[in-house]
Amino acid sequence: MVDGLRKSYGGTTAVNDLSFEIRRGETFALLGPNGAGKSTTIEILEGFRRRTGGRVEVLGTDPATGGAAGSRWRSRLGIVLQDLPEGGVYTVREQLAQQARYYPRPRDVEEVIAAVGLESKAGTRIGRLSGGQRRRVDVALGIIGRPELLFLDEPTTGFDPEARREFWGLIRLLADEGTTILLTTHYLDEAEQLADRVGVIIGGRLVDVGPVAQIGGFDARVPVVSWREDDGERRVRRTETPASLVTEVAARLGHEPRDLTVARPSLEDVYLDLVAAATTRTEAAS
Ligand SMILES: Nc1ncnc2c1ncn2[C@@H]1O[C@H](COP(=O)(O)OP(=O)(O)OP(=O)(O)O)[C@@H](O)[C@H]1O
Repeated sequence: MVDGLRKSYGGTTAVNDLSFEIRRGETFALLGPNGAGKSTTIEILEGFRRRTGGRVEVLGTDPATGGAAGSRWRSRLGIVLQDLPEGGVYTVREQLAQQARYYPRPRDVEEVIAAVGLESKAGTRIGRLSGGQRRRVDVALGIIGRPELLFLDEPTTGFDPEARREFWGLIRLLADEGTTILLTTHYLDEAEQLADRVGVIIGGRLVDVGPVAQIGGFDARVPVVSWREDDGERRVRRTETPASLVTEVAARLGHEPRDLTVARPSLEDVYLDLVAAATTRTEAAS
């Protein structure tokens, strides 16, 4: 639960009057452009940063007071930060076994290694892994403690497309087991695939929150039909009845419309519209 959260760094307000709630067992994605305040928010929820104002409760605890390292509260969280320290001298297996000791009910180390697809690298020093492989270790470290709530700050940056798909499968498994997940990502297809609900932060403010299909409002996902007229002019129409429109245009032209496309806007399209609208509002106000 986040209510009226505010965070300033000196004179800069990074997060401004943010309120949202994440329900137990849901996957929630926080979206927003670079510098929007996503990591600041997530790090406040993890107990790593102090807030300037507002109320925050995570698994029934205020992270500002319950967030000490080694606390029982912290052992219920899984954390994948945006930037983790370099791997160092331990192997993947050693690092995970070491981390597992901090938790009362850890997952099996070999099981986690397999879940993140690092079986062939289990005995390799983390410092020798590629960027994407190291990121998989980060994810493994985040889930080794069987967390009730998992924070994933841009977890798949550096993953190849296949690894990203495998990661989605892993997150779905965790969600099916009842894990609550808070995710930030710049991959809108990732949010669309994984999240039950998303929140969009722009300039430290929440501009929209809701189920993936409802972000941007009721009209945002209305299909878009585009085609080229005989004089070469490109036409674009939004309509709930695209088949009728295409039939009508084809009949009027007397042939197949040129360069015809019919598409339902994706979460990425809707998100980009939200960012553009917020930028226009900011420019108009200044
Ligand atoms: N330690 C800090 N000191 C001063 N300003 C900071 C600090 N950390 C973040 N900021 C500022 O706060 C704002 C929000 O940053 P934050 O890292 O939360 O954004 P983000 O949404 O996670 O961005 P990205 O998508 O690039 O990771 C930015 O303007 C950033 O410059």
